[in-house]
Amino acid sequence: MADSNLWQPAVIDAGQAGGWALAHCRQQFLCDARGVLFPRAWLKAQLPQPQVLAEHGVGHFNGQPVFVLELADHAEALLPGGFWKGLRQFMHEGDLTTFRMLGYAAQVATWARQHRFCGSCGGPLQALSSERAMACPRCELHHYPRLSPSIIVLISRGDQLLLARSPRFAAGVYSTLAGFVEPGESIEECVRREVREEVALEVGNLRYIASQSWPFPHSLMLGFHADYLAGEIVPQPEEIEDARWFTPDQLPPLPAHGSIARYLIELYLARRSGAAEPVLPG
Ligand SMILES: NC(=O)c1ccc[n+]([C@@H]2O[C@H](COP(=O)([O-])OP(=O)(O)OC[C@H]3O[C@@H](n4cnc5c(N)ncnc54)[C@H](O)[C@@H]3O)[C@@H](O)[C@H]2O)c1
Ligand SMILES: [Mg+2]
Ligand SMILES: [Zn+2]
Repeated sequence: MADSNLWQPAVIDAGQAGGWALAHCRQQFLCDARGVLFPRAWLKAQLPQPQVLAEHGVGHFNGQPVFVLELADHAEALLPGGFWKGLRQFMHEGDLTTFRMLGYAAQVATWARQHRFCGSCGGPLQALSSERAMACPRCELHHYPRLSPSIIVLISRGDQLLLARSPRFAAGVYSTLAGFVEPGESIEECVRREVREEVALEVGNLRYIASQSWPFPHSLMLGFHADYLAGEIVPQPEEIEDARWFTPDQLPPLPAHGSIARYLIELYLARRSGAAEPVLPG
């Protein structure tokens, strides 16, 4: 369980002195033997100025302010004994408080990297201290952190579960279907469209189950269960390598613990067998 008192997100003015710093670049964090949090003034003194593309206060860890520095590249020589570690690895290691802090910092830092200039007028942006936004002094547009709502759905037919493989998955792993919500559609419409596109099936009786922040790089997963209605599986070329009906006693390797994909599958199995329900971390 994450200790929610240990990490609290907050908007903190980067003009404020002191605190801890995280150094992020493309979903990786700089570490040394002491860990991932560095004394901020010390870390900034180690880094050549052009390395730091942006700096944002992201919250409090154990009561102390934490800032994230978005670095230009992955140079290891930046720090004596320094090395880079991926956000996914922090997730797999299972320290939930650290993962929540780093997931949030990674989303802010990625957004900061991609919002240094106004997408409307091209002028340089400035961070607001009152809320998490980059403001354009020239055209007055405010740019907020980017979130991409995505559906994820477990489909069942009697005793069977539909699971599919994307070519991006680890060898052998099958998972629930997922996809990004498009402009103009409800999340229920998105579920039906994604299922049609990825496996050419019709589903109904949609039940919303749970949601999960998925900071790879900025998804918000909205989890559903749906019943099979009609059709034969036709995997979408390029996106879906294979899709099949599985019975609970013959399941393939499943997605990582902690993912909502894994949770949807385990919740369904637990409810069918009357076993204790799993807990979705977060
Ligand atoms: N937490 C979990 O358990 C879990 C499991 C599966 C997928 N996911 C996440 O769900 C998200 C969507 O899943 P998917 O990859 O199958 O999506 P998808 O089926 O919509 O297909 C991916 C394609 O969508 C396009 N795309 C990329 N970013 C987009 C965006 N922000 N908005 C619209 N289209 C975009 C690209 O062409 C990409 O190849 C991804 O972020 C994925 O990592 C999370
Ligand atoms: Mg998909
Ligand atoms: Zn502008």
